[in-house]
Formats: sequence, C-alpha cells, structure tokens
Amino acid sequence: MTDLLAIRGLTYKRNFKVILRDINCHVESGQTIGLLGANGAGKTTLMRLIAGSAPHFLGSISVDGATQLVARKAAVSFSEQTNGLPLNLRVDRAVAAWAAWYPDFDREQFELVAQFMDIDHHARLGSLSKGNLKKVVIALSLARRAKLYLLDEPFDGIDSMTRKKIIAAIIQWKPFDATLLISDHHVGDIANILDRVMIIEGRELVANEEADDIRATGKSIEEYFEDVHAGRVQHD
Ligand SMILES: Nc1ncnc2c1ncn2[C@@H]1O[C@H](COP(=O)(O)OP(=O)(O)OP(=O)(O)O)[C@@H](O)[C@H]1O
Repeated sequence: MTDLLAIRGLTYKRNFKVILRDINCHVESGQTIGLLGANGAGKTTLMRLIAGSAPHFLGSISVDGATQLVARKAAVSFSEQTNGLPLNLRVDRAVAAWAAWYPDFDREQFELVAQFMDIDHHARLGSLSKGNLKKVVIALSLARRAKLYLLDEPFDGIDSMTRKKIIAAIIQWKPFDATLLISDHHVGDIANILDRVMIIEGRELVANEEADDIRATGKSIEEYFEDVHAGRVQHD
C-alpha cells in the first residue's frame, strides 16, 4: 500500500489563535479512518485544510502525491462542498450541477446509491429533512471517483435506521483503493468499519492507531477514545 495522504508539520491559525498545531501523519490508500475528537477539537478544520478550502497554513499536505491546491482539490471529495448548493435546487438539478463541476462524477454510481437510500430526485434540497439531506450529501460525495473521501459528521442528528443505511452505502460503494476519512464524536456508529483511528485533542493529533491494535488490547474503539480524552492513554 502507498501513502495516499501525508501531512507534515501542519499548523493552522485563525485570528491569531492556534486551531491545529504540528500535525504529522501518513495514511495508506484503501483505509477507512475515524477522525475523532470532542466538539471544537478541529476535525472540520483539518478536513478543510486537506480539501484545500483553507489555503493558508504552515507545513505541507499531500494527497496522492499532490501538494498544490488545484491538484489536491481534484483528488478529494469533501462532503462540505455541497454546502454551496442553493436550497431551492431540486435533487436532480444538484446532480446535474455536480456532473458539470466534477469530471470524476459518476451518475450511474449516484443512481445506485440514491436508489439504495431512497432519495427523492424531485425534492428541493431545502424541503428535505436533515436526515434525507445528509443522504443526498453522502450520495453526491461517494459518486465522485476520488482518491480521498472526507465525510464530516455524516451521522449528526440522524436516526439509527438512516445511520445504518448510510454506513451500508459507505461500505458498499467506497472504491477498494480509495481512502475514507470520517469525522464523528459518536464513535459507536462507525467503530466496526474503521481500519485506523485518529484523535485530535488540545489542538494536536494525539493518537493515530491501527483499529485492530486497539481491539487487540480488549478495548472497544469507543473506550479507547474515552481513555485518550480523559488522559488515561500516554502518547508521544
Ligand atoms: N473562522 C474561524 N475563526 C476563528 N476560530 C475558528 C474559525 N473556525 C473554527 N474556529 C475554531 O476552531 C476550533 C476547531 O473548530 P472545528 O469546527 O474544526 O472543530 P470540530 O472538531 O469540527 O468541532 P465539532 O465536532 O463541534 O463540529 C474551534 O475552537 C472553533 O471555534
């Protein structure tokens, strides 16, 4: 396996405040990674930096070997990119817009995911419930043929049946060699599908572990996260 994502010495400030400090990590292709952290830890900010939506930082970020903003943006499908879609747009128009904007958008893939998640193509985005809008966001994000998928809290405010559907869609449609980074603070939902766990705490990346190494200690991913959060796990 090769490094799909490499971050070196990443420090990011906003309004003179350090949001992330000296983040270093390497991620292989094909992995599903849980990016965990309490509210305000910096998960969304890290995703924005990786996706190229926050351009000014110290250090380097490379996705599939690309460090330049345009190449990085092309390699990453980030769920937050859908935030720019007007709420009066119908789902089928949003799909057309995605197909026009992203050359790697695969309509057939979208239709498969949409059918699986019962997405209504004629509904306007603004008329959808929170859960149904999340489904559209996930389907649009997964339908790009990207190297790296960044899903920012895909289960926030979602009922358990819908969560299960979204997780099943993720497992079924993630390309084998693509890497998926999912941020969450409810670890339980995604624990079983994770290959790797990263935890941000106190503005730093304090854990970056193989999920199986954690499981081998007899702890669940959730218990491990709680231990790190409570300072019960020593890190370098
Ligand atoms: N534009 C901004 N200006 C100043 N500070 C910001 C800005 N955006 C985010 N922050 C701060 O950066 C920190 C990290 O925020 P971020 O949204 O990345 O956290 P998060 O881990 O995604 O949180 P949550 O789980 O609540 O979504 C927070 O302290 C937040 O207040």
